[in-house]
Amino acid sequence: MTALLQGTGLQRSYGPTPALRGIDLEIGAGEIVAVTGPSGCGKSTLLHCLAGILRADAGEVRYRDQDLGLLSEASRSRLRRTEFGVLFQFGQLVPELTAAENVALPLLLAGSGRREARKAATLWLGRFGVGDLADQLPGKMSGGQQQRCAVARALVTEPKVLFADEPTGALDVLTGEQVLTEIVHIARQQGTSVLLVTHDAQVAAYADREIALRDGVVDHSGLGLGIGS
Ligand SMILES: Nc1ncnc2c1ncn2[C@@H]1O[C@H](COP(=O)(O)OP(=O)(O)OP(=O)(O)O)[C@@H](O)[C@H]1O
Repeated sequence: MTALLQGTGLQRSYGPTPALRGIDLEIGAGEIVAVTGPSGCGKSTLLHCLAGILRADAGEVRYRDQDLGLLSEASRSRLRRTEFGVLFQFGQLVPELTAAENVALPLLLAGSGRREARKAATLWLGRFGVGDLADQLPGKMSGGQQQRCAVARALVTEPKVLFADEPTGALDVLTGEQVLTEIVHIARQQGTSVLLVTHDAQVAAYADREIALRDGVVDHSGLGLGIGS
């Protein structure tokens, strides 16, 4: 496997608290990798370092032939806008914007025209079964509907890598399974790699591979079940 994204020797502390103590991890193109482990083991910190949101204190993150640590803040932002999609536990939709405006936002930031962005937003909302909510504000939607909009927003730019941090953690089991199945389906269709952070073994079972952390290091790794593929 040729790695699309590769972290080597990653270390990161918050003041005196070590969160990552030397982690190696790679993700191939189109691969779905779950990062698991108990609360506080460093999962979110690892995701943030790999996505170029946080700088590691030591070690290297490479995306294709680029070393993220050597890029300027502007170049890293551009990379995040064009190549990466990010999805958090609580969708973090902009409350003042409608579903379609939220989903169109990453495209507008990347330079698309309004009409084109709106068209793509409507298409992506439809893919996640919430096309009829295009003009709805997030506050009027259920948690599952909001998260579907957030997934559409994370994928509308057709990123090469989706970073998903507990993407179904705030949803009931059934809705969570539906949303995960939809993410996996679209990721497979588009060849998007997914880094899926979760403490939940049921969620990790959707991945091709699982990497379990403990106290900031890799505890063990193995094949996932690839459910939904
Ligand atoms: N902003 C921060 N300031 C100080 N310490 C932090 C900060 N963020 C994380 N930590 C600490 O770093 C360690 C790793 O945290 P991290 O959030 O990466 O773990 P996690 O496995 O994602 O946890 P959870 O499953 O609870 O979200 C923990 O000890 C945590 O308390």
